[in-house]
Amino acid sequence: MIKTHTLGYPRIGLQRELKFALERHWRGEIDAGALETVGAGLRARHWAEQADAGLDFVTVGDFAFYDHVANHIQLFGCEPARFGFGDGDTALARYFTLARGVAHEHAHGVCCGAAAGGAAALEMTKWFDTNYHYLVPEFDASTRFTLASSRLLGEVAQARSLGHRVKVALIGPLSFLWLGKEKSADIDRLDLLEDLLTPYCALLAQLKQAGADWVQLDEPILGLDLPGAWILAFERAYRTLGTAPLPLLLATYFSPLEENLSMACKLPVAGLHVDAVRAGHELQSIADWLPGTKVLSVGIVDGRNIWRADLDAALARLQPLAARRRGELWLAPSCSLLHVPLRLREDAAIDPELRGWLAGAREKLDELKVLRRALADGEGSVSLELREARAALDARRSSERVRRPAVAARVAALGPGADRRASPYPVRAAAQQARFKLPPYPTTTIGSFPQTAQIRAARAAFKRGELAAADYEAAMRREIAAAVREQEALGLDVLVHGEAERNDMVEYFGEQLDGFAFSADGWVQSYGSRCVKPPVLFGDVARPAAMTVAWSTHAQSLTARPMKGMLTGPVTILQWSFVRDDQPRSTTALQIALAIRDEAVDLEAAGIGIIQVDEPALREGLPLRRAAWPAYLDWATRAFRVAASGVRDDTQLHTHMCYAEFNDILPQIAALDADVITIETSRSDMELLRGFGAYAYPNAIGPGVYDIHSPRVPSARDILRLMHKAADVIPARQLWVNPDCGLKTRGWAETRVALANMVEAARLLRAAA
Ligand SMILES: CN1c2c(nc(N)[nH]c2=O)NC[C@@H]1CNc1ccc(C(=O)N[C@@H](CCC(=O)N[C@@H](CCC(=O)N[C@@H](CCC(=O)O)C(=O)O)C(=O)O)C(=O)O)cc1
Ligand SMILES: N[C@@H](CCS)C(=O)O
Ligand SMILES: [Zn+2]
Repeated sequence: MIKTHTLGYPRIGLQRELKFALERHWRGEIDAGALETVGAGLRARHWAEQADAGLDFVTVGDFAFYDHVANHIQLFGCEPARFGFGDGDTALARYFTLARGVAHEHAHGVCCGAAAGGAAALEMTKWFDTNYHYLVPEFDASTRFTLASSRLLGEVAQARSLGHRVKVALIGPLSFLWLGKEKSADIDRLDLLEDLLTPYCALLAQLKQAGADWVQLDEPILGLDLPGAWILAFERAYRTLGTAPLPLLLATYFSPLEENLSMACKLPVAGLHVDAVRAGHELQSIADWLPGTKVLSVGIVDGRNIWRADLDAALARLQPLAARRRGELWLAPSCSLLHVPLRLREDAAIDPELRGWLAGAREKLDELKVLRRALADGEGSVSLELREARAALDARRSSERVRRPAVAARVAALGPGADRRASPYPVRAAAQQARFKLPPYPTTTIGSFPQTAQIRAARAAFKRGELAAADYEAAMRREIAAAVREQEALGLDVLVHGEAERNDMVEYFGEQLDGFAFSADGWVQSYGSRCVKPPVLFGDVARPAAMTVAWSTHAQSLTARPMKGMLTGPVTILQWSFVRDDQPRSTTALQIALAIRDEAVDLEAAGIGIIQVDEPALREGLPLRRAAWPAYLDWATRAFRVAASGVRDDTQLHTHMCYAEFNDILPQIAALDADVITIETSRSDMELLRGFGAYAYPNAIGPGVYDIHSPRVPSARDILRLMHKAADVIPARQLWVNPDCGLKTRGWAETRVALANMVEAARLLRAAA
């Protein structure tokens, strides 16, 4: 028997309905009831789409008002005590407090716990190697788990009342613990497992009663290099969970199972889902190891990319499995469809030829439908659909839009010196100091200033054709001029133009480079209400014209201080786009690198002496298995250096990284050989910097002293304290003073005060030097 299902579905809505409802709720414009109505409407619509596509179950439990990991924190009653919630706080209000923190004022400005009337939000970090950010559960010695939320049961009831058969998706207990963080040194979160299993078992019983047919337990950590104790714990946990009164599907994705393969096959669950896109080479062994009575769910359609599936190739892999398995064979996307846009085939911004090559979430469900019919009733039953898919694939393969021989030739001709600056760092640093004469502890920002409603509205009007190009450009030039005036008034040393003209640091470049297409509605949730629209990188990359030079030179013309040019690096553009699957990522990265290199050289020729090449996604791109790290780091760091090495010695090249722990790749970061690196460090209270100190990081470094994710304004004293901690591990002459990241999500009022405090802190540091 062949069945189809999905591990999860996008929740933000085609028009980002969830985003707009959330932001209205947070502004106090709609109440909780109205927000719940929007949520229920989206769920109903998304289940209806799954039912229309003929899936055997709809998936319940993938919806979240902010983040699905945060849902589990409430579900299992482990909201950290530091939030000090009282009986009067509703579950939804508590949920948003966990996600967004409580802003609070202190005379001394130092962040503290709930007792003082506020608390910092839960930390946010990347969901495996995706650009989705989850809220990190916190565990300490007082952590206890109870079944504490009825939201999930309510959603099951909603789906049942709409007539759907239900499969509930939950994060499995081991992945939930793994993804969390120990807040005190005296605990090991694995010791919490037994306690956590009690509410899981209670929940499974209640889900059965509520009418769920299946429960999918996501254990993506089975694709990581796990410590032995965690591997052993799987057997313990699933022996308990396996007694549940309804069937369990253990879901793995993103990475091969390798040493965990036979264990995963033997666990006492009713079925196993595997990622046949990233771990297709394991399918055969899994089919061998998985008892014939169990369900094998094959993640055959790519849940991480947007290319129309090669249905012939999929059938060639599925047919032998279908022929030999006695148990049910389920077909699914490789992972949750959270990571792809809802629909692409009708997107008005993408030209019709290209659209036919793509598949968003809804279109992927249709691919499953065709595959199922082909397996169950023979290929003849879907010959038209198979022919169409084949034609689209052929068109893509043979399209002249995909290949540009000159680009490939330029990549092939890159010599060994292409990724090296002319002189070593000390020589460059001296030339740059002679040119810029910056004071000790130079101050700068990371690039973006607040993307105000006014800026967004002007761009929206321009895109709708209601604002002429010249008027839009004039408006952005005024925004840049205002940002320059603000920075001069604050007394910053190295200025930025503020990125007003950019919708997004990746999409903006994609829009201007050949080889990329961009959608109108291809939104993907990044965190909470924030979305990104990853461009589609379909062909060889070329830069038809300069992309940033006019904006940067305009900004430089308004000030005598150095204006930092602002570029996004090749690895980040690659990582945050949907990239082609017909050539190695390393080749695509080099093509982008050459385009960025040309832009940097043009900026330099136009008189911009300081250039930043942002690489926040360098760490995120690391493969999930350590064995694959060296190869990735090799090509990724080379791509960065190719982008960054075309400039003269006296041009100061900055890079910036955030959203990650860098200590495990410090040698490779040092090998980037940027003159200055700015990194996010304030939330970790400079702990992240320790590694840089221990490694004797040789070049200049700007540890972030302002947490830009929080509305909290750091005082000069806070910043001084952080800089003193920094100076404990990094020689003062190497240090810069800057925020953690760009300020696009902040407002001007808070930005102004925070930066004034930052400049004051730098003045005090210089005075004491
Ligand atoms: C640094 N980060 C980024 C990541 N990935 C990226 N691709 N880009 C990043 O910058 N990953 C890690 C982090 C994640 N952080 C963020 C932070 C903020 C956002 C964000 O604000 N996203 C915006 C959408 C950005 C965008 O494309 N804006 C467009 C469209 C604006 C818009 O919504 N217009 C409205 C009309 C507005 C009006 O009339 O006032 C409309 O079209 O309806 C633009 O500026 O033109 C968001 O709103 O979610 C994302 C990731
Ligand atoms: N230059 C970008 C970097 C974000 S990671 C910004 O400032 O928003
Ligand atoms: Zn950043």
